[in-house]
Amino acid sequence: MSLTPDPRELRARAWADLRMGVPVVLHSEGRAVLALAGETLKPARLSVVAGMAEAVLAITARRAETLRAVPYDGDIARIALPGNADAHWVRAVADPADDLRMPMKGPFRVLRDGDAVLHRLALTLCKEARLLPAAVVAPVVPGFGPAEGLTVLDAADLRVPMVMDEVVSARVPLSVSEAGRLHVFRPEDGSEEHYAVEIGTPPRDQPVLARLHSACFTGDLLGSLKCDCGPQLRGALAQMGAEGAGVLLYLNQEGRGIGLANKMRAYALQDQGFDTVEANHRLGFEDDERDFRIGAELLRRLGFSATRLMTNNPAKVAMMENCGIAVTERVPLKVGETPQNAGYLATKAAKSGHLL
Ligand SMILES: Nc1nc2c(ncn2[C@@H]2O[C@H](COP(=O)(O)OP(=O)(O)OP(=O)(O)O)[C@@H](O)[C@H]2O)c(=O)[nH]1
Ligand SMILES: [Zn+2]
Repeated sequence: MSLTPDPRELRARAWADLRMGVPVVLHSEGRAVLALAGETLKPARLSVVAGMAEAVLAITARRAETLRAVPYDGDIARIALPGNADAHWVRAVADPADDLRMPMKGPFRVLRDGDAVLHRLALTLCKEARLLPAAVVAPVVPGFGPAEGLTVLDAADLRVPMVMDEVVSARVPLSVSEAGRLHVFRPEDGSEEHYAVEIGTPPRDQPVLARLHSACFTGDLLGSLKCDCGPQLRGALAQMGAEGAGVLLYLNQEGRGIGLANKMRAYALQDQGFDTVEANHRLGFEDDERDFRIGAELLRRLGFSATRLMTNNPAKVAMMENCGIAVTERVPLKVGETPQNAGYLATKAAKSGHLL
């Protein structure tokens, strides 16, 4: 094995670079760009990039819609950096926190010509790094990067499937069942771990009672009244304990995959009057940025091919089926309604297809 990092490892390295405010170099078919995350942009680096020809701020079409900028590239928009653009300007375009106080940041000059493949990749990397999806992107000559110590990624190398390994499992007696076992899975790129809580020893040749739970620091740990996650987590474990068998997958996809910082940005927007879906869109995200293939992969790794899935979300059922895990029954999980989360649950039913 070569000592050089492979594309998957380079990608994980790029997330860390972007989070630190360090640029990464992206390649595709003989072209190369430098990309910096808008959220972590340092003024000194911006002044270098702003002087480069064709430097743009790439944002998603969702964010562009709020800013009334036309996304000529379909799912993204490339906004030319104005001559006087500073880190505040970039931040204000990227972050909707002040949209209501300072509504119009345009007029924006949105690029129509040229190719947006690498700009799109820069935004994907920002999302994967749990940053706001906005990136300053400027063309560089191919070959630029290594001498400057920058991480260089080739778009063609990045279509590699995620591989996860079980690191360890150990017995953890729980209040719902003394026969609890926690399995820890780690992606090979060293990114966030995901957990499986196994209750009892469910037979591998029968559908297992399972819950795909996405991390919710505020609901699971703090007892937030804004969502139903904590009661759902405890309710699912209680039912598995009562049946004597089940698997709860705890996926570290906080905030429907946008990360805790962005979820708190969404909460701040909700306090301005936007609902949970609108808040995600204003930030530049889709309603739901989770990758449920991870859940299917974990179940498979544990030896299951069929499940009775505890959820009110038909998208989770469809995703499991698409990933080759049969869902023989959808087990509703309706617990934890509060006056504070009634609007949130109603929005999920109206806009995200959740069953009431
Ligand atoms: N972006 C965002 N995420 C939220 C908000 N409220 C809760 N969440 C996250 O939403 C996720 C809830 O996930 P789940 O309960 O597993 O999934 P679900 O789609 O509601 O489907 P169910 O299986 O029916 O519960 C967690 O990751 C929470 O952190 C919000 O207002 N904005
Ligand atoms: Zn929650």
